[in-house]
Amino acid sequence: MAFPTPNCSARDFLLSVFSSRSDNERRSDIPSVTLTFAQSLDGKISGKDGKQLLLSCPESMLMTHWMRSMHDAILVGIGTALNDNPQLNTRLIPEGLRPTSLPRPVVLDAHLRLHVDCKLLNNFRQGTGLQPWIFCSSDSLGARERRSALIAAGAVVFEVSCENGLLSIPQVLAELSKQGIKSLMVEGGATVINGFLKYAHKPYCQGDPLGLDTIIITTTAPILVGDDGTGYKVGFSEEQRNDLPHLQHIRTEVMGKDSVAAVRISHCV
Ligand SMILES: NC(=O)C1=CN([C@@H]2O[C@H](COP(=O)(O)OP(=O)(O)OC[C@H]3O[C@@H](n4cnc5c(N)ncnc54)[C@H](OP(=O)(O)O)[C@@H]3O)[C@@H](O)[C@H]2O)C=CC1
Ligand SMILES: Nc1nc(O)c(N)c(N[C@@H]2O[C@H](COP(=O)(O)O)[C@@H](O)[C@H]2O)n1
Repeated sequence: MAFPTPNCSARDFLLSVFSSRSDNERRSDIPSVTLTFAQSLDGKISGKDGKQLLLSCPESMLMTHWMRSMHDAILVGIGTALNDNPQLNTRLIPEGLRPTSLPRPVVLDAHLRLHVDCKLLNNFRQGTGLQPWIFCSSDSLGARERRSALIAAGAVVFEVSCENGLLSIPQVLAELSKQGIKSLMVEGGATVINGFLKYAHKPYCQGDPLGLDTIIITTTAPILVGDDGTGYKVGFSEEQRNDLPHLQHIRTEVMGKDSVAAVRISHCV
């Protein structure tokens, strides 16, 4: 009996998870959202002072790259962009199996702090990555020079309003949809995860773009980071805590030493 290779099982896992999205859950005016991150057994996503950690094992990391290949765009916050200097590409998928289309990198960066020599912009200039899209605040008037420098370095800059000091997630999603993005993978970091989880909460759900079609895929590594690591926290108010979103289990798989779980936020359906 032939057993699937790890590549196939990671890909098959994702295909089965995403095929569980029914057509009537898809909206044409905003992308489908997949929220994903890796955490330690004690719920940390990075080390002391945000130090980037390799939590995922090779098998689950490959799964993450397959997941990237199945989305039109990959979004991170500026905290992650500055701290990790990520590439957000699909380089771990063996050539020959790797889809030719690349995901679009998207950064939430209200004050245009992204470095012009970051890997995302370098990859674009070298022809190995798509042009990064940066969302900034429509109030970031003081950032005119940084905007020009980023555009000269290859970025496309979009403006949206801020809500409570952070960029408006509905406006970001609406603009992405306008630009042809149908599926969005949100990779973190802590503040962005908090923002998207909070936004998916029921009180915001009336006409809420996220609540209808959000899948969360978490990798849990059998590693302890310790109390000085960085965790994510949702930050629900006391009232919201009495009425948390319901998570509907889709599928859990062991990949290498890690456990990968997929759930859907189902309170709206
Ligand atoms: N284990 C894992 O899977 C992952 C771990 N990480 C880790 O996470 C850490 C970074 O997390 P963190 O510092 O919280 O930074 P984030 O990457 O979450 O970026 C947060 C910043 O993004 C900007 N932003 C703009 N709009 C929004 C919005 N609506 N919601 C949230 N953020 C918004 C804000 O900065 P501004 O006001 O300037 O716009 C905000 O401070 C790093 O240590 C990294 O290694 C990151 C990704 C995955
Ligand atoms: N899946 C996963 N496992 C980990 O252990 C991680 N640290 C991360 N981090 C995310 O991946 C980004 C780095 O991407 P590149 O390798 O540079 O393409 C990092 O910024 C986090 O978003 N993910």
